[in-house]
Amino acid sequence: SPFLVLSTATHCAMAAAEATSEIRKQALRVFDSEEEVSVSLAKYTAELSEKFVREKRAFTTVLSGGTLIETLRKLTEPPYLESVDWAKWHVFWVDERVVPKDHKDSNYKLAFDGFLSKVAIPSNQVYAINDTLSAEGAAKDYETVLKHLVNVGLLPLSSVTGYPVFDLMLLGMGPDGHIASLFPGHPLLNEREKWVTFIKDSPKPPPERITFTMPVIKSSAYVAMVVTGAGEVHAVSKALGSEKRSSDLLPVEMASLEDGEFTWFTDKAAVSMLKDKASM
Ligand SMILES: O=C1O[C@H](COP(=O)(O)O)[C@@H](O)[C@H](O)[C@H]1O
Repeated sequence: SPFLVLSTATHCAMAAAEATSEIRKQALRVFDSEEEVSVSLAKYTAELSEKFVREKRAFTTVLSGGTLIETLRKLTEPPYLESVDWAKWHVFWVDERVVPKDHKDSNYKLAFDGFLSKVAIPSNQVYAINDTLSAEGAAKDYETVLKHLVNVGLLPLSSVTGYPVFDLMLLGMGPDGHIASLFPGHPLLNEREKWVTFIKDSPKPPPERITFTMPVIKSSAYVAMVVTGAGEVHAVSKALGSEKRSSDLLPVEMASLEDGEFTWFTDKAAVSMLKDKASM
């Protein structure tokens, strides 16, 4: 089975998911409830922040939109509110809807209301998209910002892939297995040149968005894939189950990391269709 249980700790199992011809190790953490996921995710993020700040005086974090932001809530509470070195954080978006920043569909607004407004990250280290531009213009502009941050030494380029390396991507997944704004079967999944691209026909509204490309996601140092509740059971089951067909991989299955650590943070509801769950 491509889903190999290496450890049987109460709520945490290590798995090796075979997403391509090579075996990519992924960790699967299963908690009783979304509340427990939130507690564990906060600890994990705070520990990575401490590690990277100690090593390089900065922590580059990428957010998605969706339910992730609510699950991040414990990070905005004690002890992390005081103990995390927020001044060293640099915050990016893995995808953004092309709407004004105060629009109800904006991933920036979602993150600002639920997370960023509660912690002391300097505003010039929060990299929102330019919401005055078209989808194409905003994607080009965001890539230019990333290239500038490579030039000034904040973002390293991967020696393996040549793409920028972010310290931690905090990602959610849709019921169809989409991550960022990379949807199943969409040609954008094949983009290999750009770091940031745009979509004008997103199957999930709103239709116009910008998104990191798959090679950038795959170049991350750490990814936390946060999936709670029963809404995504089919995609979780396909991504982590033992039957693998490389011909119809979901976007989440294509995101195995080139040289990083990929951890699923799930609750029992999210893995309830996983056939292998009995062995966890
Ligand atoms: O549209 C989006 O959807 C995904 C998944 O959202 P969720 O509400 O199902 O958790 C999200 O990760 C992405 O950033 C967002 O733009």
